Amino acid sequence: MANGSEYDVIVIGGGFAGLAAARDCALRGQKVLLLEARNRVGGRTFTSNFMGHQIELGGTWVHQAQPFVWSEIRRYGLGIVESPGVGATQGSWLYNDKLYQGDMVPLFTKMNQAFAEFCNIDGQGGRTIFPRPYEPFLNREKVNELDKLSLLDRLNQVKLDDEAKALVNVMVAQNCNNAPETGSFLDQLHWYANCDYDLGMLFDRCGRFKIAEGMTGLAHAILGDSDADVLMSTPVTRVQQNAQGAVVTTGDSKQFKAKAVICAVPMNCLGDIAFEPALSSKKLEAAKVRHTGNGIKVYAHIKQDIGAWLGMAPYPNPIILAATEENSEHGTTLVLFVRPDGLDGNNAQQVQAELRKFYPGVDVVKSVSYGWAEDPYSKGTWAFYRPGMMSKSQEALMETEGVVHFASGDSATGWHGFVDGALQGGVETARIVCKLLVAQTRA
Ligand SMILES: Cc1cc2nc3c(=O)[nH]c(=O)nc-3n(C[C@H](O)[C@H](O)[C@H](O)COP(=O)(O)OP(=O)(O)OC[C@H]3O[C@@H](n4cnc5c(N)ncnc54)[C@H](O)[C@@H]3O)c2cc1C
Repeated sequence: MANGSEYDVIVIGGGFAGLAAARDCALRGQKVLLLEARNRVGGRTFTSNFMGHQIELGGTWVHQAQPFVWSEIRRYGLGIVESPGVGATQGSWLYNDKLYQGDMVPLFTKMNQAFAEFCNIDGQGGRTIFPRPYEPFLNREKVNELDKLSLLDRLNQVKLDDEAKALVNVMVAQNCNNAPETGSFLDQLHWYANCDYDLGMLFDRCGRFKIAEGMTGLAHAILGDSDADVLMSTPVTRVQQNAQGAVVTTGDSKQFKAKAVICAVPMNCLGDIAFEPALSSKKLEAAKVRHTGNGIKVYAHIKQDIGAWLGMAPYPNPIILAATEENSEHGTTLVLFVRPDGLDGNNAQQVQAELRKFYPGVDVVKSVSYGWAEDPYSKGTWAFYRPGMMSKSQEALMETEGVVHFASGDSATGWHGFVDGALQGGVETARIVCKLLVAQTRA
């Protein structure tokens, strides 16, 4: 791609939002350039190999209740595999410095009831707040009113016994990927609405099905399905709008022109590109404050075959949730979700010390983790909103500014914080941009 080349659409960022946007614009006949900062596509998803097993360092689980991702899986004929941990009935519960090991079903029942009470902010199970989860602002008055509540505020409001509160703490600390005081109650309620107000479904939709070909397999399927030009290892540093459209400058000082730009970088990275004119103050504020997703996902291989198992402990325990991913005669591969700064996921000894609190005597052979929070092109894990962020920032993050449009899993109206949301953002923004470009050509 020669310096100065002209395009109809330039897409910045090759995560699922950018990939879907680039594909859909190209398939609608637009000349498209996709610029990706890293040397791979997929963004916050990254399929890898660990101890002979395929693993997902980032985004992993998908579900048929997530319409955008499921339709892509069917479109490209990809397969599904299941994680055994989510259906485990045996496990460990670490609470108040005591370890319970055994049948988890009574605890899950208690957790289900406690979580339903936690979400029952309106006396109707939370159902009046998000009557249609893909239209989160239908009940704007209530959304504005409740958005100040943190997860911890809400935990302090509800009448539950201490153990029930600790069980809810596990769920919310896991979902906001941080301390309960950092996350928004409303965002958690939105997850619950996406899961038909049932915690069992939340476990299922967020932890059971994986793509057999890996997230990277899906990313390559989408990438390969259009004739968009692609430049990898090419971070965008500047976007200048002018009367003809926009000039996009890359880290190696190349410039490309386009009638429209789709910016599909994470919300936490929006402030790293110099936009002229500057982005709205609401977008910049959200990028500065950042979403809460900042924890650590770790894969640990242990010598013992412990079957389908699930471990839980409330924040601030370093490991919040641990579950079996693979069993074999060579042992068990576990996936662990760790609070921010909880441990070094690449240090097997540290991981072993923490895991032995849940399962005394296990031997960790190897562990691996990816530093999403330190990576300059993600600056965090999945997007979970802080109190006030949904009412102040979600719509602002999606708002078009001149010829610059936005698409991201961080701000999609449906499953934001998920791959499904990223695909929704890409597909919907591509539709809007192509309609505008066609109208311009006809005018
Ligand atoms: C540990 C972890 C676990 C997760 N688990 C799940 C899960 O189980 N299920 C699920 O559905 N979701 C999960 N998610 C969330 C999901 O991965 C994300 O919501 C989704 O991938 C975001 O897609 P995106 O395209 O909006 O952003 P990204 O995937 O972040 O893509 C943005 C792209 O922009 C690029 N970029 C950034 N800055 C620039 C620049 N200046 N110039 C050019 N390119 C740039 C980045 O390199 C990246 O490729 C998880 C995420 C993490 C990190």
